[in-house]
Amino acid sequence: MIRLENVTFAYSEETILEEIAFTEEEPVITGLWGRNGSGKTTLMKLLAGHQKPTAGNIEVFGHSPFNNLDIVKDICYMEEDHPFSIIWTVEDALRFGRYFNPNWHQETADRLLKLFNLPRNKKVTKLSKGMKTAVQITIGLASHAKVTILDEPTNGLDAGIRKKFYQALKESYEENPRFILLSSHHIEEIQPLCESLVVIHNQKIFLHEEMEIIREKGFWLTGNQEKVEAVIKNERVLERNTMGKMLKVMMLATYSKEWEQIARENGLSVEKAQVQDYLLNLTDGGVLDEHN
Ligand SMILES: Nc1ncnc2c1ncn2[C@@H]1O[C@H](COP(=O)(O)OP(=O)(O)OP(=O)(O)O)[C@@H](O)[C@H]1O
Repeated sequence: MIRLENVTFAYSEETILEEIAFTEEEPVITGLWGRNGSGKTTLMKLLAGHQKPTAGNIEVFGHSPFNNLDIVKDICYMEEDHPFSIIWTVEDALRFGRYFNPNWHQETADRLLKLFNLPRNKKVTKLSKGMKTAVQITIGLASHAKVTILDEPTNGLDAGIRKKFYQALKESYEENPRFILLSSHHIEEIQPLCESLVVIHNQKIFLHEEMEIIREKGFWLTGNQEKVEAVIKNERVLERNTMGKMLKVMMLATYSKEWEQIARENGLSVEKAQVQDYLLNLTDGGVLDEHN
């Protein structure tokens, strides 16, 4: 379905992505996470055929998507701040979606317009930031495109609308399984929806793993400093916080029954770390080197 081999992308002197490799053969919802400026949007643009790699191969259904209308019709890429025409109403924007996406599903579009309370006749440029994002989500999900790419689809959405979006995304995927790639800084909220996660860091794919596995990684151990130090002697630690005689550490290891038992035997508390905190520590240069 999607194949990237040794893909490098550079702007004149600056290399943004270097020798990226990544394959998805089956329909899946994949989250894309990385620090600001790590290259998430660049990767999405390459996949959508909006940019040409400096080196390497990108294949979508066996063909390069760049300047390839035959392939691009199966890709719906909704940018973070999609450049809708200033004269378009919401209805016009949907018409644009219908025109460019041969698998367009009008029922989904109508359902989402109602769900997000979007006024059909209002100009898109006159909508609030969150409402504009909701228009982008509506087009992205109603496209039923075999490859659906949503850049920061939660941008500007309040908590209530975000919840509605997560539900709509789940329903849309169940109705029509396909490759959906979504980037978000709200990894904690999108992680229940994602079956896999790609993390970009230092121009590379730092991690590409099933979400189920990532969720179990990283946990906090807290308790008497000496006891904690003894237990973590040969372990890799991602973060340390000292509070008087207490020490709280985030472990790199996978949360397990064995660790629960070790904690119990040493009078320590053990608690799963949030995916967001785990990833932040993992991509925080030097933390691992400094303490291990
Ligand atoms: N047109 C451009 N010319 C030169 N450099 C660019 C251009 N567009 C993006 N970049 C640079 O490419 C890098 C990656 O940008 P990109 O937008 O892909 O990151 P991102 O991970 O999506 O960031 P964010 O999370 O902040 O949205 C950044 O350093 C950015 O400054």
